[in-house]
Amino acid sequence: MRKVIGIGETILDIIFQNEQPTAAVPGGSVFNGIISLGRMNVDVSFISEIGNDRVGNIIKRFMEENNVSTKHINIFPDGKSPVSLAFLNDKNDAEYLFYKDYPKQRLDIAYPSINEDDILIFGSFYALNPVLRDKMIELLDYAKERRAIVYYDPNFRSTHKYEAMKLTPAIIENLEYADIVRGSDEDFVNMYNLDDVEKIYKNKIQFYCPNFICTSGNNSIALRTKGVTKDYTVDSIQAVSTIGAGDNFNAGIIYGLLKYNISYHDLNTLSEEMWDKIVQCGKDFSAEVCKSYSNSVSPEFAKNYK
Ligand SMILES: OC[C@H]1O[C@](O)(CO)[C@@H](O)[C@@H]1O
Repeated sequence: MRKVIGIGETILDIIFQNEQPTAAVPGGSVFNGIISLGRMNVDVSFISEIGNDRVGNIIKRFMEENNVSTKHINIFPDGKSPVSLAFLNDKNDAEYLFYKDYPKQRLDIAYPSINEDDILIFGSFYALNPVLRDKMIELLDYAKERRAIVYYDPNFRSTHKYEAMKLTPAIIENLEYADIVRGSDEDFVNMYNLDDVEKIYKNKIQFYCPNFICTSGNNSIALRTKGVTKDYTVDSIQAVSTIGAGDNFNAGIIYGLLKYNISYHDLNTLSEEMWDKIVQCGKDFSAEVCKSYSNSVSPEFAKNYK
């Protein structure tokens, strides 16, 4: 059975509405998608780290309850599990405050095995952080050597905008490793000060990675590949919280690749019709997650999704 391997941070999101906490849910960009895939009964492995504390225990239990193994989670003795305060605005989009206290020694774990056609997903600042860079490269090299499909979501938040230049070499390296890049319009404004999809694809992505998807909230989705140039519309929905929308778009795309048996070798010659079906999965997962405070698709959705 094909496997999906994720690497990224785990964090407890405390969600605020009108300045009052309304929910606390385990989160993290790659984490949110991996939980959804676990609920869909995909064979998933997640590489991450948590503290030996109450928050860490909540996250660990949550993973176990959702078919995500904790075998590759480093439980660090010093420091604390990360927490975020996510303040929802009137559109139910979040503004974050992060609280992090990591130890010096990071990701002290063995990696899972990776086989041909498995899918590795990575992204966010976690994929750029100089402290974790050697570990990240080790995993990416291994995934490439094994011919896994590598999926990269830069998820570049405005808090890192000031260091975009400094991070450029690592971003480029990540793009080179990637077989699919999916980012939001905000990511590319924060990284490159660009908001034109054509320019982003032609000047910043295409040379390194042929398959590109750019989402822009509830506006359109742009797909650019060697053979397909297409823009998709997004149905507007009444969102309870948009937290995890992009993360679950990724999960949907990955689910689509598995559902339609797309192998590493098929990826660069997919037809427009096949991309339509895969993008539809991304849209479905993303819309579902906006319907509640949960950061992942619901178990009911997972049970009924065809
Ligand atoms: O950037 C990290 C934050 O982003 C999210 O993954 C949502 O996309 C949250 O769960 C997490 O707190």
